[in-house]
Amino acid sequence: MSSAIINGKEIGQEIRNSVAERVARLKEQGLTPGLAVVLVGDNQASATYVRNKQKSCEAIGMYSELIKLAEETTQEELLAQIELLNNREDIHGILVQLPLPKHIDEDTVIATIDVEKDVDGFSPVSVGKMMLGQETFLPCTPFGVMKLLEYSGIDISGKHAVIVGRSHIVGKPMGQLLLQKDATVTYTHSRTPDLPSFTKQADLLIVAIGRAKFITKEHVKEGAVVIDVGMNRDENNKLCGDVNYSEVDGIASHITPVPGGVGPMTITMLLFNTVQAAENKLASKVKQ
Ligand SMILES: Nc1nc2c(c(=O)[nH]1)N[C@@H](CN(C=O)c1ccc(C(=O)N[C@@H](CCC(=O)O)C(=O)O)cc1)CN2
Ligand SMILES: [Mg+2]
Repeated sequence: MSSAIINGKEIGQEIRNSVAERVARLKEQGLTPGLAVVLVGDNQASATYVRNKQKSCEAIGMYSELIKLAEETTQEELLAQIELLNNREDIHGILVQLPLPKHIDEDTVIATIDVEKDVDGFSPVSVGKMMLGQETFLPCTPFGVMKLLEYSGIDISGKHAVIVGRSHIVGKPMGQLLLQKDATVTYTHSRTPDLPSFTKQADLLIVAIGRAKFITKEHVKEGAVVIDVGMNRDENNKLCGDVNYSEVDGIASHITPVPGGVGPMTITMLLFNTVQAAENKLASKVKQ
């Protein structure tokens, strides 16, 4: 029997509909949520993601503004742009599309974003708050995975979650969010010896290693839930994940496809965080 497909497009759309209702309520109160997207350089994939982010904002009635800067932009110029956005009343969320050109230090740039507008949840303060379980913006991709599990009725408490990959934006925060829901979490990565001995123990296997079709049937326990965060091109230039879908299909109880699984949730949760930022702003105005 085939594994049940966790459909990120459908779940994402359901969440976007509820975010659209929150946008409409804010507009009735005279506030239009605004997102600023900063794109530096000529990375084609980044340009596509940014376009999709803007289109998605418009589709639910949010304001979005693209700040497009040349590849040669200096770090100081970029930091100055972010300071301007930090001080704007009509902008509630700011994101800097990654990766940045090599001559710019990503950590310094991200740390400059006002934490109240950090809708990517990447700044050190946001990450620290997340680690402490305090209210903050959660990074969109792992937050999206949590929503996929919730909407699919998958219990996390007491489960063994194995994460493959340890990036700042996916692997590391993913483990923390699952830990907060009482999973037992194991982190694995490219230097983990005998990877299948770990992944085979997973009730919940989250893969974000960035290698096409890397996880095969040897890595997966019967009945595991498999979440594929990867996005790669295969030998025929076709989009594929980090999981060899056709091999794992039928072994896993549930699986996310690529495309159409985790990917659409990243932008959905960005919209979710941006409307939250605008609601927070309104609440703080009312208090004053
Ligand atoms: N500032 C940020 N930069 C980057 C982030 C991020 O969350 N914030 N994540 C990635 C890129 N990314 C969003 O920026 C992103 C990647 C993929 C998708 C997506 O919807 N994928 C689709 C397939 C798309 C296609 O057909 O090419 C899917 O999986 O179904 C959305 C957003 C790095 N940079
Ligand atoms: Mg750099």
